[in-house]
Amino acid sequence: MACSRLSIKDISLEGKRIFCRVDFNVPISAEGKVTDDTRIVKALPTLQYMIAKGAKIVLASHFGRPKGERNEKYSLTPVVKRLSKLLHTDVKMAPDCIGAEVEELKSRMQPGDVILLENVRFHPGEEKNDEKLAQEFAKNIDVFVNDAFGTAHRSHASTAGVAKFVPVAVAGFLLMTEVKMLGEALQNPKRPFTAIIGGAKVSDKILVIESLLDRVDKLIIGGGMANTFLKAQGYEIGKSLVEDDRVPIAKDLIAKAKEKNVELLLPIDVRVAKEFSYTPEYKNALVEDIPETWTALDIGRRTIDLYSEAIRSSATIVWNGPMGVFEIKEFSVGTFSIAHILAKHDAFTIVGGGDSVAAVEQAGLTDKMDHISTGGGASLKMLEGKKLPGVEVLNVKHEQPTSTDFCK
Ligand SMILES: Nc1ncnc2c1ncn2[C@@H]1O[C@H](COP(=O)(O)OP(=O)(O)O)[C@@H](O)[C@H]1O
Ligand SMILES: O=C(OP(=O)(O)O)[C@H](O)COP(=O)(O)O
Ligand SMILES: [Mg+2]
Repeated sequence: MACSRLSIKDISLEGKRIFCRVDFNVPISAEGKVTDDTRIVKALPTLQYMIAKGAKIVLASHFGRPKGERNEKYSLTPVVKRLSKLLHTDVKMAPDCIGAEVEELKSRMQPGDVILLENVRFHPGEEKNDEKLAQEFAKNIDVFVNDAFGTAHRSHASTAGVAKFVPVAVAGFLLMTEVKMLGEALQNPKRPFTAIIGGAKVSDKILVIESLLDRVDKLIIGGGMANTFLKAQGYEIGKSLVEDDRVPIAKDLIAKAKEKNVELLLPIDVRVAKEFSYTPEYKNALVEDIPETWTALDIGRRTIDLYSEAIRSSATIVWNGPMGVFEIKEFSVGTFSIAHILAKHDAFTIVGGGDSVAAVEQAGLTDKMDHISTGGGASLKMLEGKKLPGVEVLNVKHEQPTSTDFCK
């Protein structure tokens, strides 16, 4: 299946200065170490190809959500170290993503040089898709390469806006592969088709669920996402992560799932902690018994059994979002159990999301999945059947697209 958007294979890159958007929003430990480099490794083919062609590569990424302000906690410095090692090249870290110093660095680049700009979200214009910032990114740039599948569902200055101000905008290999693989897998899934949604990005991802109800047969909810649904069911959830303003939506989704005959599975028990810590005091609780001052940080054993059964009777499964705070051993049981069940069961399985993929990698089960996607929110957008802004802005190839072409 050919993609209808231009890719780096379709244009000449020799000596060109490239603004390449990548998604290096990788898990980083409190000590500043990259704990999962999947997103960096998956970008290497594009980077190696551009280096081999003698391009001058300016890499841009966000990291976390620093809310438009400079904050060293969200610096990409830990990433540049890992990237240099993986690329066997000394990648220079720029002090910012725009400005005189950055322009100076850009102007001195030689063919094959790579620099990594500092976190684009240090500027408020990034998430607002501000044209001035996009123009700054495009300054002295010949080509925009988007290889940030994980952020392709965002219409931001570095993922979409910049395309308008460069001579040509094309896809990198990772973006192309992801769109093609997910497009094919999700077009006509074997049924029963099950989505498992968890994680912490509740306010965003809960909005996707309504359209998922038209696509899936079963919907399994875990992780932080589950608490908003538990509250909607009328349970007290103590100090658990919850989006109060999304509770009415969760209520509505519970009703809609019933109407549409979608089997909606919610936790029946959880693992709760007295407080959020790396040496937690914890216990299991039925959802009706969550203590007032405690926090639900994982699904419980009964819930794992319930979800396992639903997984075993599914033919296609898409999983985004961990079932608990798997970064802490005591709250990793739900996530790792689900990963093991998916690995054993022979349904077509897609796992997407920076953190979900890190969990599967930690469990040593990456090879047992059919597709590992670097995007959580982005793969859910595709599952909804929606277009990705980061793809839409790329130059169109002058050829007939096929009906399964998600790049359209
Ligand atoms: N019950 C919970 N309470 C708070 N955070 C949670 C809970 N369950 C999971 N999480 C957190 O969700 C985060 C991942 O969420 P998200 O970014 O949405 O997933 P992904 O990166 O796979 O798309 C993890 O860091 C995990 O610790
Ligand atoms: O980690 C990401 O998405 P994911 O957690 O859904 O996998 C992407 O880097 C997007 O980050 P954002 O949700 O802060 O825009
Ligand atoms: Mg994440």
